[in-house]
This record gives sequence, C-alpha cells and structure tokens, in this order.
Amino acid sequence: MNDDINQHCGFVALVGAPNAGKSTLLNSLVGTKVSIVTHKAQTTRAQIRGVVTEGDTQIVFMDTPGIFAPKRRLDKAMVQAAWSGAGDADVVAFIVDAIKGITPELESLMEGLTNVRHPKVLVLNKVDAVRPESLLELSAKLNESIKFESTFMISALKGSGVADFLDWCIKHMPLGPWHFPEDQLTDLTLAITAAEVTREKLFLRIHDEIPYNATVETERFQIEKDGSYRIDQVVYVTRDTHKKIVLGAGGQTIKAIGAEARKELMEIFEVPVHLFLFVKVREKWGDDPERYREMGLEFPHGKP
Ligand SMILES: Nc1nc2c(ncn2[C@@H]2O[C@H](COP(=O)(O)OP(=O)(O)OP(=O)(O)O)[C@@H](O)[C@H]2O)c(=O)[nH]1
Repeated sequence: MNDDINQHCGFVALVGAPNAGKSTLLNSLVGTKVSIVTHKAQTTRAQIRGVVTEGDTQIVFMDTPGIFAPKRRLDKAMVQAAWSGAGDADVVAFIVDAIKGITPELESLMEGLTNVRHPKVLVLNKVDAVRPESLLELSAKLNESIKFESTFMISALKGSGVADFLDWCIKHMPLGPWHFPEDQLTDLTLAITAAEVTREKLFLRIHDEIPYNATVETERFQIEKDGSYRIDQVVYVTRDTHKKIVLGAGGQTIKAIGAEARKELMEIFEVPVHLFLFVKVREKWGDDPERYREMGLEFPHGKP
C-alpha cells in the first residue's frame, strides 16, 4: 500500500495546435488507447484525461482540444476549454509540431501561453521526421520568446524522448493525495471511451465526405451477466445525404466501422463486446448549447 503522506499528485496540460500530436503523446504516456488519434485536425472536443501512476507520484494528463482561431460557437467553446485546462494545471506542456515549425497559428498560441503563469515546458514532437539542425533552430527561437523550464525533443509516434518528458513531470508534481486508484488509466466513463473509439473508426473510414459535426453517442452501456458488454451507439449526422454515406451501400460502411470499433473495444476492455450502431439525422447540432454541456464544454459569459 502506498503511504498517503508521501504521495504526489498533479495535473499536466498538453497544449498545442491541432494535429501537433497531443493525443498520440497521451496514448504513449498512458500506454493504452484513451484518446482518439486521427490524421485530421480538431478531433479532440472535450478534455480527456489519462492517468499515470509511478512510485509515489500520480500525474493526470489533460488532452486539451486544439486551440485555434474560433469561428463558430463550438470552436469558441473548445478554445475556452483548452485554456481553462491550462490554467488549472501544475505544468503546461506546449506541444509543437516540429515538421510545421513556427506558423501564424503557433504564434497566436504563444501569445496566449505567455499569460499562463504555471511552469511551462516545450515539447518538440515528430522529431522522427525532421533534420536535427532545424530542430535546434526551432528550439532556440521558441525559447527566446517564452520562458520554458525545460525542452524535450520527442517522437510521440515512435516513443523516443517520451520517458524523459514523463520523468521530468514526475519530479515536478506537488505533494498531495492521488485523485484516482492506482490501476485507473482514465476517468472517462466506459461509455465515452466507447463512443470515442467508434468516432475514430468513423473518421478514419470516411475521410472527407462528412464534416466534423458528426458525433457518436453511447445510448446504452450494459454489463451483461456473463461479463460481456452490450453497447448501443448512435452516429448523429446533420444531413440525410451524410446518413447515406455513413450507412454505405446495403449498410456496408457502417458494418465495417462497427466491426473495427468492436475489435478495438474488446482489446481495450478485455471482455467480449456486442456493439450496435444506429445512424440518425440531427440537424445543426453544432449550434445547440445543450450538446456542448454534455461534452463538458463551458461557454464564456454563461451563454453561447
Ligand atoms: N511523424 C510523426 N507523426 C506524428 C507524431 N505524433 C503524432 N503524429 C501524427 O500527427 C497526427 C495528429 O496527431 P494527434 O495526436 O491526433 O494530434 P492532436 O494534437 O491530438 O490533434 P487534435 O486532437 O486535433 O488537437 C496523426 O496523424 C499522428 O499520427 C510523431 O511523433 N511523428
């Protein structure tokens, strides 16, 4: 048993531009799949947490939604959620896509970051795909404009440098009782995890035909007597044409998405999974404040 008095516990916010690799890093840190990863931007909507416990220390990683210039209401709520996540953290890890380098988007992020008073570290990601010289140059430039406690060069995808970053975080967590039991990897409910997995499979299969406002919700999550899980989910789209795309000819596409999601869910939960997918049209959900509340997103000034 761990002695409460010696426990350390803290929050690390993973902040960065869309597609910088935050979800990939989180998965690598936690060692299992808790946050969805796709090749498209803005897939992370709510704050997903992964928990790492090592020795006396527990770290709660917050995978913030990509912060970018807000256009629609949903985007504004996402940006708000991301920065409020950073404000609550003990350490803010700024994840930068080293392939892209400094972009106008990154510069505006850096402006926001200067207002965050918590200790900040720079994490240059995707080092597997860039030349070392350009990495050093990028690191020097970023360190000139922001005071980072430390700089890490990592490949979240290949795992290199991730352990050093984790060690640093472990050493910098304040004294305090753990928030989660030792074996808990994520505080997401099983239902949300299941929805995230299906959403990932949906977007991986249907790249460009449907917009990002398609969502997946778990309507029923039941643990059966034999220990297996029965999961009913609805894929919500905004148009009838999108519904047809998701279903595919003779229901082929949704069947394939279901099969992939089910396979992965069985690997994650380590029990047999019965997955039932439905597709429904719900118009303009992107402008419906209720939906944001369900996702845990707050609005500035209390209303959209
Ligand atoms: N080459 C390379 N690609 C990476 C690395 N880390 C992530 N990627 C790729 O970058 C893309 C985006 O990764 P995500 O982890 O989804 O990025 P994110 O920052 O969570 O994105 P949002 O949720 O949109 O904010 C994916 O295609 C990843 O495979 C890395 O270390 N090297």
